[in-house]
Amino acid sequence: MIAELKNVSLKRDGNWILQDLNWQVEKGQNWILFGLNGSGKTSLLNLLNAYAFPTTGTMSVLGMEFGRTYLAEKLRIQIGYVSSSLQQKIESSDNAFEVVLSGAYASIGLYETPTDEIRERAAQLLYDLGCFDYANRRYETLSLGERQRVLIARALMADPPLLILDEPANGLDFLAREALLESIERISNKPDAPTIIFVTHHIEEILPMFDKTLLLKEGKVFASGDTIRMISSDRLSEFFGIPVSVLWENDRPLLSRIQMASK
Ligand SMILES: Nc1ncnc2c1ncn2[C@@H]1O[C@H](COP(=O)(O)OP(=O)(O)OP(=O)(O)O)[C@@H](O)[C@H]1O
Repeated sequence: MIAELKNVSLKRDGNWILQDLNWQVEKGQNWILFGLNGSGKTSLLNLLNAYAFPTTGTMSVLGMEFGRTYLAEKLRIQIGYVSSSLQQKIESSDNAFEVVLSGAYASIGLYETPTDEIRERAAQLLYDLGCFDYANRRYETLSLGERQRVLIARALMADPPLLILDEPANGLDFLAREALLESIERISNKPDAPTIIFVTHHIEEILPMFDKTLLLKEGKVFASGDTIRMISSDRLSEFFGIPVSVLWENDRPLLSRIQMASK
């Protein structure tokens, strides 16, 4: 089991931000975490990363039960996490190769001399993520899409069993988004692939590899299960509260709003 949440709730400043969440993430599954702005996605990720603890309920991540042991540091080393806040913390004068290498030490800059084995792994990951051609370029000179792929390679350096991608395609144009998604698909096809949780509020980013989806609404699990059942016209019309249509084409969903006929 990768993660298990049982009746988990989270209270902040007197408000319930997450309520009664039940969620099981099993090894071999890849999940979409889908929710609108303010639905509690970031708060849920903070729980998974042990940056916050449930106010009520029980949870375990990678076999570590929250509350039993002080697990935060031990847990975070085993989770690859790519978010926009990480994006801002990277030393911009480091080149792409150095940024990836730093992932082996869970550090932001590079303070240790990497072994040949670590250098080889970094080079392989740059290749897998399609970043090899700009390995020597300074991070600050890379486009947003190139940066995201470098950060994913960095997150994979420690060989994490769980990779969390928090809205990785935000701000990317169509081609950059597709290049990023293709890289993610390539990682997932490897024999030692981590379980991936991909957070998004864009239906179009859902790749066939994401077999499971959790729909989060107003801090509660609206529904969760097989992606094909979650991302359907009926389910999403109910979720959004307006009539929408989902069209699956080439194993990818497209969302549009159904215009009501005017009288
Ligand atoms: N420390 C806090 N105190 C009070 N309210 C909070 C706190 N942190 C988050 N919230 C509220 O909880 C709700 C969920 O926030 P969260 O950031 O988890 O949502 P999100 O789904 O990640 O949103 P977005 O997609 O916009 O980033 C929001 O209404 C937010 O204002």
